[in-house]
Amino acid sequence: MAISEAARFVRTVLFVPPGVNPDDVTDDMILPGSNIVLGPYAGDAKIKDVDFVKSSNRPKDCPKDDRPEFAMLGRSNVGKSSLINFLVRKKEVALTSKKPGKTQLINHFLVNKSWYIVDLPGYGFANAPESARMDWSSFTKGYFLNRETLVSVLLLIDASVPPQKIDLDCANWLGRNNMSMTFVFTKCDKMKGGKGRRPDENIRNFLELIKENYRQHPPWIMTSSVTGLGRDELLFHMSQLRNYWNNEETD
Ligand SMILES: Nc1nc2c(ncn2[C@@H]2O[C@H](COP(=O)(O)OP(=O)(O)OP(=O)(O)O)[C@@H](O)[C@H]2O)c(=O)[nH]1
Ligand SMILES: [Mg+2]
Repeated sequence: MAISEAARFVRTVLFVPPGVNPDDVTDDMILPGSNIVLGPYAGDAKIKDVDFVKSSNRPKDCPKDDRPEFAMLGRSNVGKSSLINFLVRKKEVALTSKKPGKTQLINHFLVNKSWYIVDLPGYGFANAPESARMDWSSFTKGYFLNRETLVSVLLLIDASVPPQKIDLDCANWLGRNNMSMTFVFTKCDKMKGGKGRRPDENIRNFLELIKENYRQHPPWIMTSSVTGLGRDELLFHMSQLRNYWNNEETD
C-alpha cells in the first residue's frame, strides 16, 4: 500500500517520542513552534526550584549520581546561559554576557532536586578572548562521550543568522556519535536582523542542510528568552524525554 502524504510527513518531519504510534499522531499533539509530538511520558514539566551545584573543569569532576541531565551546547553567545535562566525563570542563575566566552566550565544546576541542566562553554567564536578559545575537542567531547546520565544534548542555534558551518559540523558530529539531541533555535524574536533572513527562513535552511544526515528529523523548537516563546513547550519536551529515561533505567 502506498504510504500517504500525511504518513510520510509524520515519519520524516516530525519527532515522534517513545510511546506514540506514528499512525496515531494528530495535529493537536504537535507542540507549537516545533516538530515535536507530545506523548504519554510528558508531565511534571514545572520547575519548582533550582540550585547551582558545582563548576567542573574536567568531565570526571562532574557530579556522580544517577540523575538524568540535559546539556546546553552551542556557539559562544548563542544564548545558552540565557536559556537556562529563561527555563528556570530566574535572572542570574547562569551568568550571561554580551561578550562571548562568559561560561568556561561545566556548570551543573539541579532542578527540583531530581534532574540537572548543564551549562557548557561555547564553541568557536573567533573574537573570544584567548582563554575562551579552549580546545572544545578534548574538553567537551570527553564529557559527551562519557556521560551516561545525559538524556539529550540541547544544541542551540542562533535563528537570527543564516546556517553556520560550525553549527552544522557540530550537529553532524553529535549525529555520528549517536547522541540524542534537540535543536533549540534561539533569538527567534530578532525578526529583522540587519543582515540576512528572518528566523523562520534561517531555520528552514538549517534543517534542509542537516536533513540528509538523519533518517528521522531530530526534535527542534523555536525559542526566545526575550519574549518567552517556546518555554513551556521545551519543558514539556524535556519532561517526556526525562520520564522515559527514568522509566528505562528502573526497568
Ligand atoms: N534578542 C535576544 N537576545 C538574546 C536571546 N538569548 C540571549 N540573548 C543575548 O545574547 C547574548 C549572549 O547570551 P548568553 O546567554 O550569555 O550566551 P552563551 O551562549 O551562554 O555564551 P557563552 O557563555 O559565551 O558561550 C546576551 O547579550 C543575551 O542577552 C534571545 O532569545 N533574544
Ligand atoms: Mg554562557
